[in-house]
Amino acid sequence: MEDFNWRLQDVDRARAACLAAIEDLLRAQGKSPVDYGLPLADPRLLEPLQQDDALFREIDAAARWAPQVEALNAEQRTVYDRVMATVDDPREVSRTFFVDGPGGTGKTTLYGYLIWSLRHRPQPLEVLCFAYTGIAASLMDGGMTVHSTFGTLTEDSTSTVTMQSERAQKIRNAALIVWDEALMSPGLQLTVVDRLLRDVMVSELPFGGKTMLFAGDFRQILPVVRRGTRADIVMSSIKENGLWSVMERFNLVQNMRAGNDADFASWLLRLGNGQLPAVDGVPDIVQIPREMVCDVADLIDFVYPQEMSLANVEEFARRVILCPTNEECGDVNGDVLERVDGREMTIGIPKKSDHVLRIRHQC
Ligand SMILES: Nc1ncnc2c1ncn2[C@@H]1O[C@H](COP(=O)(O)OP(=O)(O)OP(=O)(O)O)[C@@H](O)[C@H]1O
Repeated sequence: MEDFNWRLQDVDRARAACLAAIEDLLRAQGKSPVDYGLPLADPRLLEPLQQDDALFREIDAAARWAPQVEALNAEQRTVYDRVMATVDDPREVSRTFFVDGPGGTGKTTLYGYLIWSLRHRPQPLEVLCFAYTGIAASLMDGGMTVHSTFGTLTEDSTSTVTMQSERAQKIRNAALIVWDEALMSPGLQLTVVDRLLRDVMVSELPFGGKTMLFAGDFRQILPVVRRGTRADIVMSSIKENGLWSVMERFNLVQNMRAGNDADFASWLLRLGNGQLPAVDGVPDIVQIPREMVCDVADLIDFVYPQEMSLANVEEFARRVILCPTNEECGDVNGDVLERVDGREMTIGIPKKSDHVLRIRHQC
């Protein structure tokens, strides 16, 4: 609540935003605030859906260089032109697009330019843009989720958006709907959103005839199916949904993030596409070229230079090393701690006999 208060500077709006955030979390678990005796947020006090949205901020940032349309590469430009043509031509029947691109191929930049272009027309057009709920949204610091845009999507395939609601009106007004991280969304969500858009738009065309731009990366995370097998996960993907067949698909392959390092970009692509040879025939185990591997001690030297001390603790508290496993995290933490001056203390964590917290005095 304090965060909302600080951000919105208004107790009533902060309370509404806080209740809406709690509702989103509960809905994601299939529960409702009512189940816990909580009131519902007053919708009149809620922020417009697009404001305060991290994904929008990211996209707006990506769009800063947008006025130079020629900056888009040929692959991005093909999608851009196709989507724009669809927005501008009401007779266009095929309005559902899917962009597959590994990380760094410029998907965010592409949406950024599309959104910027539509909003900066003499007659500005609206764009709705969201990502799958849960992990993706929580990483986006208040990002707009499928839930917050379309309401609760449940197993019985209905949406809580009513036809007269502000959300329904926003959907009607949108010239383009962008659905990022689409491959994390279960196929069911596609069905529910399709049905909702048909109802809202009073049209039997796919997604009610809205121009939809889905994007994602097959090399990243697929839907999470609790205790599901690999087959269950694949079956829950939007690719198994009948709507997949109506999507006009594009591939971005040029890695813009890897810049001029063509070898690295090509290696990443082959890795993501599962085209690298397996080591000793063991599936999913590949050899990483020696030159790409960094010694852990060198990495620690780089991130936490030797001269660090408690005097500049603020400075290195902002640095971080990501580790794939807790065990490696413990090893790296131990090595880093050795480099900090001061007497060490070890604190046991109740009920977790194998967990200890090691800190340095004054740290
Ligand atoms: N046409 C372009 N010209 C120059 N730089 C570009 C172009 N497209 C993208 N970039 C830059 O490449 C980097 C990666 O782009 P972007 O974040 O849009 O990729 P992405 O596919 O969304 O990646 P991820 O899936 O990891 O989020 C960014 O720094 C972006 O500014």
